[in-house]
Amino acid sequence: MNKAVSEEDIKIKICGLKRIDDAKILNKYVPDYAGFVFAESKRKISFDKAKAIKNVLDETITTVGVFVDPDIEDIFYLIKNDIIDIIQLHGNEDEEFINKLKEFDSNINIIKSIEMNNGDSENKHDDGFNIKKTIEKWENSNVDYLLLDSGKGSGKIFNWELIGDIKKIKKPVFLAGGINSENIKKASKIKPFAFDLSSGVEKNGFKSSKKINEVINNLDNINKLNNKSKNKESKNNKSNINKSNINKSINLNRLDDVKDMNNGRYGIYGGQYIPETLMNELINLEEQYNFYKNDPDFIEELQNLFNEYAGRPSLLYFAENMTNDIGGAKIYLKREDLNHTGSHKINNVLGQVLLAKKMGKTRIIAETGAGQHGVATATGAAFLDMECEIFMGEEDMERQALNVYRMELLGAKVNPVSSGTKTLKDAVNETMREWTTRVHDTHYVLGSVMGPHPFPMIVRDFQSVISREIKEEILKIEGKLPTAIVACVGGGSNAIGSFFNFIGDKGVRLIGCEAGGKGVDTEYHAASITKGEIGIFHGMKSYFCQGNYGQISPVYSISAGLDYPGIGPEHAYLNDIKRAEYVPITDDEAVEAFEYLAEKEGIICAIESAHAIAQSIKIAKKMDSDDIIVVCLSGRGDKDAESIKNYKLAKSNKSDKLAKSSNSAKLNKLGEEEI
Ligand SMILES: O=C(O)c1ccccc1NCC(=O)[C@H](O)[C@H](O)COP(=O)(O)O
Repeated sequence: MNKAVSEEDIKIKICGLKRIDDAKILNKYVPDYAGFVFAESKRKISFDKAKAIKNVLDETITTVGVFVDPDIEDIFYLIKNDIIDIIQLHGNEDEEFINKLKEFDSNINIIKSIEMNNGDSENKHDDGFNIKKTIEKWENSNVDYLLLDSGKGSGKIFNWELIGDIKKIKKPVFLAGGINSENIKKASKIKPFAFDLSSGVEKNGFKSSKKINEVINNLDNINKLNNKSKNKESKNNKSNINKSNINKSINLNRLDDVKDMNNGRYGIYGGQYIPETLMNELINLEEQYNFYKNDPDFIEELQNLFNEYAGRPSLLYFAENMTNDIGGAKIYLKREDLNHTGSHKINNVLGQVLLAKKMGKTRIIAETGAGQHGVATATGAAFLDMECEIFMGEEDMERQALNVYRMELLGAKVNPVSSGTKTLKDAVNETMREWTTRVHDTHYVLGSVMGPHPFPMIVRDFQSVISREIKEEILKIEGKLPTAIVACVGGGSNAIGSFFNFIGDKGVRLIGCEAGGKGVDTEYHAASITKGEIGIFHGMKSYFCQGNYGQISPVYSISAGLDYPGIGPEHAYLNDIKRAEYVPITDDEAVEAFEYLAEKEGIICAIESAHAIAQSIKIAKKMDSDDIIVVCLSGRGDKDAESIKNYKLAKSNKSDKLAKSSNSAKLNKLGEEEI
């Protein structure tokens, strides 16, 4: 979400951070303030711990030190060492104390807490008169904000009527005491400057990602409603970027720009068109996923796997030679090819295998076409110690014998699929069938943003690390968002991963490159959006290449990775609402781009990714030098080198018989499945 933050928005403070994990949670949701409790309390933390948390915390979040009658030297220490930005006082600190703080640093802001019902003798307010006097005293003092609270992180609400008309209070007011996602809407009617929450966003004594997410979502909606006219989406991303907006858009659950992306439906697409026997397992999967995606331990474990095992973050590489050669926009490459196992596939695999393990499953199954998703799945299963079986069309097994060996080497059993055309779509059917027979101990690691809900959502979320990193990296390097993101599309997992965190940034063009094969006016392509029609297949409603009677057509692409007859439902929806553009790229254009990238940048990319390179070359020329294109280089191309050599040879000998029959075309397919 790329929300324009208004001065009039009600701010939010999350108090009582105790763990590094809490900082990581806050970084996802980016509240305005974060509080460290230094007073005696179950939430008390040491100065060192606060420093460590602050080091991890997003720097746009203002840190607040919370004290009860502290030693003033402690506060000086915390300010000098940049551990806290603001002071919050809950004890009997007097005006002399406040003045000393201001003398030390006149810019430091101070929040003074007023206990509205349960305070010590001086602050005991059983009647409105005493409250009024206390508020009067502090609004005429040197403090900057008042905090109206029921106690000290007590989790109890006080009688809000005691506040009276908040507009008459001369200082901005933080409202605290038992605020949570359920009562925040009602509390917002009081119109405080900020909400201050601790107990209401805790579970078992720790800050809960789920509760923080809910409360911040609710507050965003409240702010939007209160402040509609000032909260409009930025039309021009270059003029309206600030760091806090950007971080908020990272959050997977807050894409309220794309409202229809809910409950397994993306507009009319998606759904769960599956046999009843699988329904319970899909419901179970969705419930478990919704729990674990908010679980700090799961998030931390997955992040560690990404960083320590898969080699993330992947490089955002400035293709300077290409840029200079083409002229026009600057071209950056998101180097997913450098990940362990050589493609973006590992992002989804690690997420799903870890999830399966948490769900108590002991066995993993997956489909594969050319073998790349199979190899990635076998890798994840080996590393996380799970039994693994891969389903692969007989024809693909023959063409990709080396990948079959790789999977076996990694401990997986590879099952040949002899039905249908003995290729990828048949492998999906067979894996689905197998799953129905053994859901109790088995998880199906689907390889793309396709299939029945919740797979398109789960795979997208795990792949969205790509756009999260692109956003962070490009802002660091260029200080602005890109003009366009370009990615190849089969089923669409690398593309949705690259697009996801930019969907709310309307100024960023999102371009998916479909397999145009021998041309979309021939029979030999796999351009499901350009040429397909709405249908239902593999458990989802989307665009599919179909015959006159709705039968799924055989499709063709030089790249086996893009050779899938459909597209993920979220892409179908993004196409319909015109948020993303989908263009066909022919085999010849892709091969040319494959060679061009190798020559100019010394990078041999997957033939799938070369489709995106081809499109970036086309559009870069027409752009200005201050435009930026980021291309997702979804995989490495060693696997394709020999086949492309043969393809070229066949062409130059004018002996290319590929176009003559879909069968012979299939025999010449290359690469890695992207579906
Ligand atoms: O949270 C504590 O344990 C605490 C101890 C001593 C002084 C202040 C303390 N907390 C302050 C806060 O967490 C907030 O300002 C506010 O009280 C939160 O209230 P609630 O949401 O009811 O926990």
